[in-house]
Amino acid sequence: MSDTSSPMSGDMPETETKCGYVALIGAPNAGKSTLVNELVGSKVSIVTHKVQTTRSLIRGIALKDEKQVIFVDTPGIFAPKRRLETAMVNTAWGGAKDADVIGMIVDARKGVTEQIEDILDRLKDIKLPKVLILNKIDLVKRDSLLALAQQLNDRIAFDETFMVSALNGDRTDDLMVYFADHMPKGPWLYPEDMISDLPMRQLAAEITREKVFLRLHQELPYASTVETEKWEQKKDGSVRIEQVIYVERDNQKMIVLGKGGATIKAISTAARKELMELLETKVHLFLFVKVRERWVDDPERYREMGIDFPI
Ligand SMILES: Nc1nc2c(ncn2[C@@H]2O[C@H](COP(=O)(O)OP(=O)(O)OP(=O)(O)O)[C@@H](O)[C@H]2O)c(=O)[nH]1
Repeated sequence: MSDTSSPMSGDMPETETKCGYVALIGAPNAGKSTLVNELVGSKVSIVTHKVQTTRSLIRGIALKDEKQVIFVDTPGIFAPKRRLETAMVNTAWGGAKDADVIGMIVDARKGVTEQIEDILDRLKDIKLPKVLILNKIDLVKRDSLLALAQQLNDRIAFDETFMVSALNGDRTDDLMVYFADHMPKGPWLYPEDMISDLPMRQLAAEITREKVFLRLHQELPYASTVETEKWEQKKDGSVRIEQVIYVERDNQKMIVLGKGGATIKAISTAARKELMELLETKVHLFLFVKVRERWVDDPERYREMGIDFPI
């Protein structure tokens, strides 16, 4: 994977290639990140069992024959309470409106929840091709799947309905073919081997943030953010990465550090292991925990996460 974030225009004749954007919209935990990872064939977006972990607009880029599909992996759409949450929701819908196709992903086991109702209401006004993706079919009986598909199609005339298991890769090929075929004609916007335009620094921060998320509970993960401050390629091929985990208060810092530094050590070990797999080289990871009060109200932090600051 490349460390550059600048798109390029390909040299291929325009008529032969296609390229466009697919926005995946869904309630938190519906499986958007898992699906993007499955379609792209690599881990580009963090996946956890907790909700609302996806803050940035992270794109996965997939190639199907001569067609390039750029996925906008939107933050989970839910009722916003805090300022950061409002920004996440607005960013998600902004991404959807700029896309060529919208994929509404629904956790088939949960069915039509209040959140799904909200999404349907907002989707109605968007005049773009829409497909319904019923996910997690490995957990649901066929009869209830068909009933759910009918119920949702009664509300919105989806152009197509797919039933998939993002986790097992079941039926995801058909979905990929559909997306690829429905991209507009044009040159590829990214080089062939690029699977994400998220700069490596940010991707590395996402990985550590995922580990913070997995190890800490309750409010804390939502009050923390991770930034990569230094990225140094060593002569021996290894990489030295310095990251800061920002929290809002001193007592949160103590929690992240843990007794005798046990928690931060565990976070660091897990993040380093995954970074080594991703970069295919030795990684020296240095984590620091800093208190930055009210980082949630600081426009700069939003820019780094790739979302618009709410005015
Ligand atoms: N059984 C099963 N589990 C799945 C499937 N797809 C996703 N999951 C699980 O559902 C959980 C949520 O998946 P994510 O991909 O993080 O969901 P998301 O929609 O990106 O979540 P947010 O980041 O909160 O918006 C994870 O534990 C996944 O492993 C599936 O097809 N079958």
